[in-house]
Amino acid sequence: MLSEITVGVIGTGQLGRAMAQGLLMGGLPGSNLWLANRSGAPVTLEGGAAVTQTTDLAALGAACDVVVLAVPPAVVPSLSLELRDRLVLSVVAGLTLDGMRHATGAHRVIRAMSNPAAERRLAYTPWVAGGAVTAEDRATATAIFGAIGVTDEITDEAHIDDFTALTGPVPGFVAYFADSMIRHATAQGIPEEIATRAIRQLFLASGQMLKEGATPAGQVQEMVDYAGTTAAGLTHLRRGGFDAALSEALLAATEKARTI
Ligand SMILES: NC(=O)C1=CN([C@@H]2O[C@H](COP(=O)(O)OP(=O)(O)OC[C@H]3O[C@@H](n4cnc5c(N)ncnc54)[C@H](O)[C@@H]3O)[C@@H](O)[C@H]2O)C=CC1
Ligand SMILES: O=C(O)[C@@H]1CCC=N1
Repeated sequence: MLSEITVGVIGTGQLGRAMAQGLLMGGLPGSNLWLANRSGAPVTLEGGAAVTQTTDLAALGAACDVVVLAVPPAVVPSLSLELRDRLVLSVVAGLTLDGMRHATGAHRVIRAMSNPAAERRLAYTPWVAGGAVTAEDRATATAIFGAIGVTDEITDEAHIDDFTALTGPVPGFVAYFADSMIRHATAQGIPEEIATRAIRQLFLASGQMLKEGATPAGQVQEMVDYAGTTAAGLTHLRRGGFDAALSEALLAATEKARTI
């Protein structure tokens, strides 16, 4: 599937570059990939020798079946794109399906939210399709987003803003939790280098152990039911307003996505 399409990524920064690298690792031939940025600065990608790099957005749009918007939200109005006959995918925070149609002239638009883990093919990319999107377009989007990680089509466009908060940043809020544990450890007198190594390993192991098996809720309950030392802490956490504080933080990020 990927070998049958040509993809153009506009924006080769943190996310665009990561998606491009993940696509190449996931089977998109370099000769089928165009990249555009504002400066013309060359992008170095593993397996990217045959990639076409340009600052000419019109040339990219003419050459590519699928165009991916990966520029900052504020840049979109200045892009002056004419992509009427193209499938356009966007990972731009806050750019709605209507905004995509207005900015690109495209009818076939898919709004998504990915993250830079795409470079390691570990992204989570939910997406919602505009009305003119065909079954073939859905298969194309699934192939593209599936090449860079895990993907789901969703039906409520508003949830893309929620995912912009939840899974857009990586490590994002999880880095905050890890740092909070490191700061706790150092406050007990544990040397920062040791604390950092310990918590890095904890999150590496936790990520692997949360990949499958019991859900996070199930794994928490298992520890509470075990009624050991961890249960004492988790019970305290449950009572202490952590969930509400995190939800408020995520809602703040979601609201920012809706107003950016
Ligand atoms: N960085 C992240 O972790 C995530 C970013 N996003 C979204 O992805 C989009 C891109 O974000 P980043 O990659 O972080 O931005 P960035 O600032 O790292 O890169 C922006 C890229 O856009 C290019 N660009 C700017 N104006 C342009 C123009 N007129 N024509 C062509 N290229 C132009 C720049 O040259 C640069 O390559 C944003 O909308 C952001 O909300 C979404 C999820 C995660
Ligand atoms: O923080 C941001 O604006 C971007 C969008 C989601 C994650 N990073």
